Amino acid sequence: MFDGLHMGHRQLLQQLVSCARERDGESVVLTFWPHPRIVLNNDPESLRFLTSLEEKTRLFSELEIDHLVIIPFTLDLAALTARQFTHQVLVGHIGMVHVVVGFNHRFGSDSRAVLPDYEGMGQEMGFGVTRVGAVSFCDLKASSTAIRNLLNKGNVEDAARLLTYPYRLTGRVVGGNRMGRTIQYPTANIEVEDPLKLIPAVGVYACRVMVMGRHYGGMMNIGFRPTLQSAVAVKTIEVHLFDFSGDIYSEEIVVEFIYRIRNEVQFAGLGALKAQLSEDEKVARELLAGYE
Ligand SMILES: Cc1cc2nc3c(=O)[nH]c(=O)nc-3n(C[C@H](O)[C@H](O)[C@H](O)COP(=O)(O)O)c2cc1C
Ligand SMILES: Nc1ncnc2c1ncn2[C@@H]1O[C@H](COP(=O)(O)OP(=O)(O)O)[C@@H](O)[C@H]1O
Repeated sequence: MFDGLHMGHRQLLQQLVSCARERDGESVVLTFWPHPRIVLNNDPESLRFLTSLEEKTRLFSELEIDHLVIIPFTLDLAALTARQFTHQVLVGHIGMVHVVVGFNHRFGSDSRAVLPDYEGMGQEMGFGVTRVGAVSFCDLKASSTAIRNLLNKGNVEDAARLLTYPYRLTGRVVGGNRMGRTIQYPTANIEVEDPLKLIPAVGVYACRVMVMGRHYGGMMNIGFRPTLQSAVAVKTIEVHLFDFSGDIYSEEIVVEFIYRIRNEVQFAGLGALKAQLSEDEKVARELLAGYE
């Protein structure tokens, strides 16, 4: 489904581009939207994704793919077998002459039972097949599930290695309880646009921030702010930008996770929190200065 467009996907796509060039053809990537697991109601509560449709489209636009085809995933489509889908959609509509598939690729209503026999179908329907193997990096397996697991543990560094870029969140800056400024650490509260977007583990991170067309270093807290002892603990995502002052309420903001700094903790009071934030700032600035 190309969620995240990670290292493994990229290897497959490179293979696709060179296959298309060798044949003087055009490269076509197929993906479905919404994610089949949503349409098939397969564990919707825990479903979170690395990329929104918009992010996925942007990432593809940076590659040398000729066409990105986003097929609306419906129950009717889900009812097709791998063979029917290949015949009707891939060969019939798209005119596929060669397919590049991942090592574990399955699709079709019969996907649980059999791995699609591309080679057999290819001989019969007249297309070639290239299979691409699994990709690993420093003992990490490049898969969307592995990356989701890393982010759920707060390991944004390894997630970025597998993704080939830092994980990011996009949202709007919304108002908070205006406490940050009283301790000289104003923090932009972020409302994430896509409700299905995966939010990394609770904790403090050094990040890069894009807002109003400019880039900043920053430090972010994802958590429940136990020091404030609010009556209702709501998870907030907030970022303090370095070397910035001004009003960014309701602006679009993009945050890239570069390093995890520490866990969220409950401090004795605002004085102790402020002292810790000053420590975090030092650490984050140092880490970001050495980045890239
Ligand atoms: C880098 C960073 C780290 C933070 N760490 C903690 C923490 O460990 N514990 C905590 O209770 N709050 C933490 N906070 C949240 C602050 O409590 C919060 O920013 C402050 O209360 C301001 O809230 P406001 O933006 O709603 O005014 C952190 C905030 C930032 C930006
Ligand atoms: N360096 C900065 N980092 C983040 N926000 C800043 C900064 N300087 C000014 N701001 C502004 O201050 C707001 C955050 O201040 P804060 O007192 O924490 O209020 P709130 O509780 O409404 O988030 C941000 O939404 C932004 O508009």
